[in-house]
Amino acid sequence: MYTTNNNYKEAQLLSDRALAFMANHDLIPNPINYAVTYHYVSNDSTDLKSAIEKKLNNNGQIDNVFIECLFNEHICAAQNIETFILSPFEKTLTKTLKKIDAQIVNEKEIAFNLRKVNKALNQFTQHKPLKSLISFIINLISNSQSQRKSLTDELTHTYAEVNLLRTQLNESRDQAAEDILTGLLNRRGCQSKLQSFDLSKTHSTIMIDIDHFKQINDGFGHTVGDKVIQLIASIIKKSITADDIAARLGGEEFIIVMNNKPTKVAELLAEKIRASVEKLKLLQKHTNTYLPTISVSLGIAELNEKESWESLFDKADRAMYQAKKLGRNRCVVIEQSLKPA
Ligand SMILES: Nc1nc2c(ncn2[C@@H]2O[C@H](COP(=O)(O)OP(=O)(O)OP(=O)(O)O)[C@@H](O)[C@H]2O)c(=O)[nH]1
Repeated sequence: MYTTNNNYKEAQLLSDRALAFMANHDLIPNPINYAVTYHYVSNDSTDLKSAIEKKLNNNGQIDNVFIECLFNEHICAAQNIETFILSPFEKTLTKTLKKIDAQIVNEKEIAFNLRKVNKALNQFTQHKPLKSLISFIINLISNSQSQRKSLTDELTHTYAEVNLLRTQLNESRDQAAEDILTGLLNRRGCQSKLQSFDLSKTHSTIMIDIDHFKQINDGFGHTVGDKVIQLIASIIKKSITADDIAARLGGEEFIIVMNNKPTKVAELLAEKIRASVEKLKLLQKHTNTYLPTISVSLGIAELNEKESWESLFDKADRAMYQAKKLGRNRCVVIEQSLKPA
């Protein structure tokens, strides 16, 4: 939990440390970078601290995107609403509902016993005033029971509203990580998901770029271009496992990061995607004309020990451009493209 530091000297020291950390890592001194770095040097969030240290231990690059992911995950409003408002409120509601339930059970028992006494008193006419008193109390209890019932109903309804709020919060967090056109992750979502990858394992990546996409846009219009992007995204989505990540990096470029899989496996998947795209037959309905064969160029690379994600993506990007140079509609693995001729 984050605390506010009211000691001026101590806060000044932390602020200096935060600025030094930002300077060391070439981070722009903007509010997001400052907030994350300040919390890091203050040691007030173990999760945030261990995420940064894990990255540093793996020689990873502390860049603006990484910091923004940490900000969204550990500091931003959505997270705070969950941690400081929704969860405590839900706990209080649960406790209150339990207390009301216990009282209802208690009242039921009292009413049951009073009815028994009332019945027993039936035999004794001289206890008429006592009997009416008991009936009066039974009525009171029954009224209070129905009042409590409506209170329980209201609280249960509030409980459902809290859950709805939580779902909406999660959805808005997911939307910030999602590419609207394709439903794949966007660049930020990809960076965020990568945090969960175990860097002691082998991971590989495939960079995918649609060939001559400008011609599709120019010849058939932007809407058709968008449709092509969506179709290729759905081929990619269907090809990967739940452990892997697929993202649209922008325009007509996609990336797949394969968790705990070497290039050999990535190569097979890349070829499968390439062949599926090549098979697409797209008819433009209102002109009744088929689009020319669509193809993609794919670059494949594997993460070396102590290598950063950025460097891996660079390698895959270079392999993809190699595939373009070699005539497009093909897959290139980076090791091959780097071998001396
Ligand atoms: N429909 C559509 N087009 C986009 C989108 N984003 C970028 N583009 C277009 O994608 C095209 C990319 O063209 P280029 O970078 O020249 O590449 P290319 O024509 O695919 O050629 P190569 O990559 O060399 O095979 C441009 O015409 C962009 O306007 C998008 O979201 N939707």
